[in-house]
Amino acid sequence: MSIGAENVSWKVGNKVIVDNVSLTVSPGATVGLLGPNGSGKSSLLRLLAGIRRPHAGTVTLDGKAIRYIAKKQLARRIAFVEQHAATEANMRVRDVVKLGRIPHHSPFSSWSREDDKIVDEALERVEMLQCSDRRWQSLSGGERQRVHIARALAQTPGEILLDEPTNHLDIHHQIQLMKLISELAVTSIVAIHDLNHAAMFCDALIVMQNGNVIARGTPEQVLTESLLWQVFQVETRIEVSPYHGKKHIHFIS
Ligand SMILES: Nc1ncnc2c1ncn2[C@@H]1O[C@H](COP(=O)(O)OP(=O)(O)OP(=O)(O)O)[C@@H](O)[C@H]1O
Repeated sequence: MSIGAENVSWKVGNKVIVDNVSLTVSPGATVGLLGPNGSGKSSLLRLLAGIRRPHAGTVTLDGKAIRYIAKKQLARRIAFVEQHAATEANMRVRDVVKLGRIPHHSPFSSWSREDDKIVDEALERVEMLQCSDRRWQSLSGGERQRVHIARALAQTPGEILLDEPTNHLDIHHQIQLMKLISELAVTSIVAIHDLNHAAMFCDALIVMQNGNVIARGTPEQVLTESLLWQVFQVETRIEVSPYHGKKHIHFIS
């Protein structure tokens, strides 16, 4: 078992933002969360991360309601890379990534070689190891994004939630990151707008509209011309790519 939601709803005032959403995710799977702007993807991710409490329903981890799981224990399991994650101080890159190890330490435990190894590996995986000593303020938007992802990896989570992680990244790093996420032996839920990347790298897709889940399944099942018209009002032609064997979407108008 992994992360799940049972009839989860969240509202602001009278406005229902996440409407009775249930989902189960297979351990180790990469799940793409699709939907138009404002459809509730970020809100759902925050509920799954335990940052927000649902007004109704339950978020579960291995079948246990997360409201009964201690914050620190939750932080050892779930890493969340938010869309506009801010790191205030002008810290060195390596020190930002080291923050990911905090949930694994007590006030009395000391930093170990194993911690150093995990931090190095996390930086290496996002191609930022050579920038370890740079200061946060000197980084570009895309470099900052990659450091945030390294910090999440250093958390050695069982579940990683990413809100539009490829924003700001050039095409090399978009592909490299999606490949990395799909290859991680970690359950991943990724809010993503690039439908072709979703088709290439996700095992399953969940489509949201107005706070509801309106479609779910494999990319082959979910990505159809009629669904994309219904959800995004774009005309598409979809074919199986002769290069990677996954669906490829051509946008017509
Ligand atoms: N704290 C809040 N207060 C008021 N409204 C909110 C709040 N959080 C989210 N909303 C509203 O809920 C709706 C869903 O927002 P959310 O950020 O979850 O959508 P999204 O699918 O992630 O959108 P995007 O693709 O633009 O990132 C939006 O209409 C948003 O304005």
